[in-house]
Amino acid sequence: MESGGETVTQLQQWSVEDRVFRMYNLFANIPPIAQTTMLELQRDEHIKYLNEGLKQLGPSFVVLDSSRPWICYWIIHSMALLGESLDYQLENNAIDFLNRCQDPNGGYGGGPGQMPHLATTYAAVNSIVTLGGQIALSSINRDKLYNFLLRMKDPGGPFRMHDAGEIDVRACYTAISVASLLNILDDELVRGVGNFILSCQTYEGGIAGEPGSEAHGGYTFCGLATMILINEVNLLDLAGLIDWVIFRQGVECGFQGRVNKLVDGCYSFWQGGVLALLQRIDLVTGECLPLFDSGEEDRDSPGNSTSEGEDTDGTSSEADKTCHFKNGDQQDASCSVNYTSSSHARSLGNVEMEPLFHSLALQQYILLCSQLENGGFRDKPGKPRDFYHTCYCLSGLSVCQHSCSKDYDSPPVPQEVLGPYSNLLEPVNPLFNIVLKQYREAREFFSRC
Ligand SMILES: CC(C)=CCC/C(C)=C/CC/C(C)=C/COP(=O)(O)OP(=O)(O)O
Ligand SMILES: [Zn+2]
Repeated sequence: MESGGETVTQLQQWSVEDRVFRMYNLFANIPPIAQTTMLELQRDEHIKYLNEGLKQLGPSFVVLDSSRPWICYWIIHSMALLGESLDYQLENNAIDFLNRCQDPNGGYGGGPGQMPHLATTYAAVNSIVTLGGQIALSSINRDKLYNFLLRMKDPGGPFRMHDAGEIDVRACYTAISVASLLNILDDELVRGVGNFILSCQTYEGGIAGEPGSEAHGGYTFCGLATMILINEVNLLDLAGLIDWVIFRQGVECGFQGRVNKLVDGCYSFWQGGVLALLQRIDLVTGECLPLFDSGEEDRDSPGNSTSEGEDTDGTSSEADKTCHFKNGDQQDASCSVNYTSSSHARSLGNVEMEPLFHSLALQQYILLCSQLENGGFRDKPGKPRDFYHTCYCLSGLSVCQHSCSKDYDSPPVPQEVLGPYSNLLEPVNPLFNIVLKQYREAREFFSRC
């Protein structure tokens, strides 16, 4: 196989720095596309499509019956990304419906009366947080949910998706994400999770669902986000991970989920989200870039102006630098990254705050290939639209638009947003894939519980 003249063997001899620049050149050769009108986000059409979906979520809704909290999340989160609030009645219906999915012993099932499952628990909690407000947030029984998480924990450390269910990286992510968001994460929940995820990082550099399987974008997102949330990202081979993920962006401009598979709009978030997270670890200084919280709080967090790896005179010790992902008042997820063993640390220095991927090319794939003119998004041309792809294409688009912003509170410069600036979406906290404003409200609310 050739890639713009170089053989794969030649490419493999290049440093990560060379390869990142090579990728930029590859995409630079793509002719500038399309008039701005073709690159317009069809906001009104998307909102219409999503509202229709939400109305169908009533009691007679039987399609994907065991995934109804997911459908709620995909629709509600998409609306939030578009900056659109829900109709009052629809919002109340959603809160009521999700409450009926809550199991008396904790966790959420796919529908009322169904057994609790970690995936639908994650979807329900993310939906409730996105809906926001006292009624929605206080509807979550955190004590029971904590017991459910403990019940899902395997004695070895990782989590099962449901009682007697499969153990995998998804289960670890959904459990840790929910616990972190609700401010119930403790040492017992964290115990053994990092080692399990480490055992899932493959020789390719990406992360698989379980030990011995193939690296995949969905699991790589789950694995990386979990490692950050539990302060153990330093255990991963970050050089290998970056190397794997940057080469998942194809000449079609979208991302593939794994080697030798077709690109698909939903990986705009799974792979784009991985890059957005990696982007926030400053591989040169080891200090934390302003992350997903307000500037004021970030300045106060130990990972910034005075990190633990920084001496009082402002110099930093080389061996053990610390970055902090501040996720909640009581959960300041920090990670010590040993940069001396990270061969790519210096070579990435000159792409600081440049995205590690071609953001405009990805936006182009999302807007031209995944977007439908009459609303909704799809995997690729020829496929039908659905709420899952609508959610993750919009999430990926948001990640692209904000990927260069050092501070998510300042709007990106127009050059970072492909098409008209009115395409701009709300920024998300990529660790949870929740719109930043709603994430902050929940963090504040649960810090008082
Ligand atoms: C939070 C949470 C529950 C996250 C789930 C993450 C996720 C999307 C995992 C992907 C699972 C997987 C192996 C899909 C392959 O499907 P495929 O073979 O149809 O697709 P492919 O050809 O693109 O690999
Ligand atoms: Zn897909």
